[in-house]
Amino acid sequence: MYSTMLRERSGSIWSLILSRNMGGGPRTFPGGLNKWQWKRMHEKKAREKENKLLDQEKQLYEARIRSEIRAKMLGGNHDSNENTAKSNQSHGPLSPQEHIKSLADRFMKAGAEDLWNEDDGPVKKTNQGSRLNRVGNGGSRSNSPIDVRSLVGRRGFSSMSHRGRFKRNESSCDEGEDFDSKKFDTLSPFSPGFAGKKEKVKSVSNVMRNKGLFGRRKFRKNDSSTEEDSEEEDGKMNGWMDVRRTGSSASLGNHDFKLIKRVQRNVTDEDLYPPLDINGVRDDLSKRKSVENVMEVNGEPRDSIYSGRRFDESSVSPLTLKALSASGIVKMTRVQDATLSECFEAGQDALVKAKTGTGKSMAFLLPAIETVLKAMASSNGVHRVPPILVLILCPTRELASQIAAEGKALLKYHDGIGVQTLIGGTRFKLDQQRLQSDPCQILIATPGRLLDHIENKSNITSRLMALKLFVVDEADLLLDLGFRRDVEKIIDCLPRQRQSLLFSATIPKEVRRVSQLVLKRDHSYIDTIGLGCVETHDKVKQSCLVAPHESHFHLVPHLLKEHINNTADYKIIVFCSTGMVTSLMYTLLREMKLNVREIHARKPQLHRTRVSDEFKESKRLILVTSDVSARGMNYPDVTLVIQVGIPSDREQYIHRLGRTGREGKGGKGLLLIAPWERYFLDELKDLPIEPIQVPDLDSRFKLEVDQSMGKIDTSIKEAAYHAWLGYYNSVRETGRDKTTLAELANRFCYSIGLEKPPPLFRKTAVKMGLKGISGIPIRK
Ligand SMILES: Nc1ncnc2c1ncn2[C@@H]1O[C@H](COP(=O)(O)OP(=O)(O)OP(=O)(O)O)[C@@H](O)[C@H]1O
Repeated sequence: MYSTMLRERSGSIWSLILSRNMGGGPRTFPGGLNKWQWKRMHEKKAREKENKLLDQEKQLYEARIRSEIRAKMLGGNHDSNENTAKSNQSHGPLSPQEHIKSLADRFMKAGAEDLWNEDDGPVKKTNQGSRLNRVGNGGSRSNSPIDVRSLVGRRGFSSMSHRGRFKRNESSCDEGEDFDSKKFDTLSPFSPGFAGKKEKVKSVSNVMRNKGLFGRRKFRKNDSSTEEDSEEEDGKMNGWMDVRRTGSSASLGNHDFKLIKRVQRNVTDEDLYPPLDINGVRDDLSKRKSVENVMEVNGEPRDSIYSGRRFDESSVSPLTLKALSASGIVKMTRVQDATLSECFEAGQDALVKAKTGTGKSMAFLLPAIETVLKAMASSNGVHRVPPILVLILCPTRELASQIAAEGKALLKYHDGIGVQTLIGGTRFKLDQQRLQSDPCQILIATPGRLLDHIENKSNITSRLMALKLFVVDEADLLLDLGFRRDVEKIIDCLPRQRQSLLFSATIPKEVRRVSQLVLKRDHSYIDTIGLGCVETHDKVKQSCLVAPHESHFHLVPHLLKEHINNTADYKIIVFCSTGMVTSLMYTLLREMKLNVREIHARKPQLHRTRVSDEFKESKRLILVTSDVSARGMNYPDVTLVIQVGIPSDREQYIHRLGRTGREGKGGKGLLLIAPWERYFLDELKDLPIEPIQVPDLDSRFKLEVDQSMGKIDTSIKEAAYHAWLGYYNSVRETGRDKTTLAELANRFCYSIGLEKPPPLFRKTAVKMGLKGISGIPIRK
């Protein structure tokens, strides 16, 4: 009896610990670890796992290339059954295709999915120069690595994220391939769907093991050596030796392809596998992929943002459907289809990745509304102030307002469901009054302001206790160091029994790891972009212009005028690195009589909202802005995005560029950088960016720019210089050599018409590590 009680008691303690583990921020973890020790332990485990998987990946990759070369050399055709049979004969028990498939099956392990795109492996070695160079040289596709999925079928590959391995080759975007069965690319290593897949993989492995296919050990001389090494067998004589070539360690024991060959000792891999054949194989494969790319899936072209399913085929409530059709929205985009099935119908936590402008906001707003309806239907209490059932966090004020507006439009025909925003730049007291007088079930907030409310003990904390759904939009940014603390504090105030969804167009590996702070362990990972596909839109033409920094203030007006002359309904966004540089660029363009507006963090909120709304509605307008407009902002029909100077990282480049080419439309993007910023192009080498020539500017135009620059107040220029210095000081590559940074800053200073660099406050210089650096004057 006592032992039963004890068991029950310990069981309930464990379930308490586990249930606390599900959400964010439990205070006690198994083993008496605190939250941070627990987190660090998991991060360490993840690193170890990643290294192991990378190793396996490398081996698999090399084995794959070897198989393809063999098949090619023997004239094999992967597709034809006839030839498969033929190659079976010549290769022993497995054809190259089956071989690769088996390798891939074995490689389908939980957590392996985002490791497929690292820059390594034999294909990389044969690539000469970066993607940019290749494009410049005619952009031959023959250098594109091969998409293994097209060889091995689809099991589990679709949701793997990518960071460069399967580089630019949109033709490999076969995300819709398995739409017949599932209609979207989703794979959680822990989800029931994946379990099924894993079962399948497992059962294949078991069959093989039963057949003795995995009896690798007895064929190996040394267990610790990897199978990809050539194993030297006995029989060395007179400079000749028997070389037994086996597959990778991810291969199939003695049924893996093995070739016992008598070769001269100094024969290299290259002699055995001439590079010419690799190119031939690649050519064949890329031709096949470009044919696959135009195929239709569910009546939608493969590169379409739509899934082919309609909203009325889903479980969206009739009143929401009415609002959707009133806005002319009938078909689901892929991310909406995926999210509705996986997150609303199945109630899973999820990390969702989809390209910019493909309707992510609606993808979380629809489940949000359905969650509220469901909770309201099941609740019998009448609340004077209703609990907050859905909390949506996003990084900027404009984005919060935009999401709120979209939510309100979807709730047009629903009674009694309210949406509110809590954003900075408004009066705190007014927020409190608004929350009381106009209660809501859906709250959209920026982290800082929400935290102010939580810490100021307004009744928001108690209202959040009934939360059902927590959404983080632009999750990679909000889980990045700058915001993470605030987000963690907010999570600590949320009930652990809730559903959480994270959304972004870019999800780097680090974010996948820290996503565990918010998501349950058995969350889904939904990636509608797909392995090997670029994160930017095919219809957006990207180019890069490398020109001395001194010429940037001349080039921007020139590029704008050129675009305006060629585009009747132009709508342009110019991104600058900081608010003060934005202000200088805006003032210059205004002086040059261009139709221009500015938004940055230094502007009052009222101005920001007014300009943002105006730009949404307008055509023939230029918006000069800092990164406050980089994420999530939906300005329809932007025709050109210019990024002046390097963005903070690759993700920011993609989000800024994503302001054009929305809803499947076309657009243009141009990155303008100085020669010393070229290193950044390495981060974008898998994107289809074309280098363009520096245009010749006539002297009259230059004079016009100089005269306009001359009219600008010195204080604006000085502020821009300081901000520029601060920004590049914070960029790792430029910030570490302070002397060079000071020189570059001085060049920038002269290019904007300042005679000498304005002095820094001593305190600022010390903080920035610039005190005592020559060329950096300090204020007396
Ligand atoms: N199913 C749909 N059919 C037609 N238009 C849609 C659909 N879903 C969303 N849209 C429209 O697409 C536009 C872009 O949507 P949204 O801003 O949600 O994109 P996003 O994926 O969140 O972009 P970002 O990554 O930049 O945040 C909006 O104007 C939205 O109204």
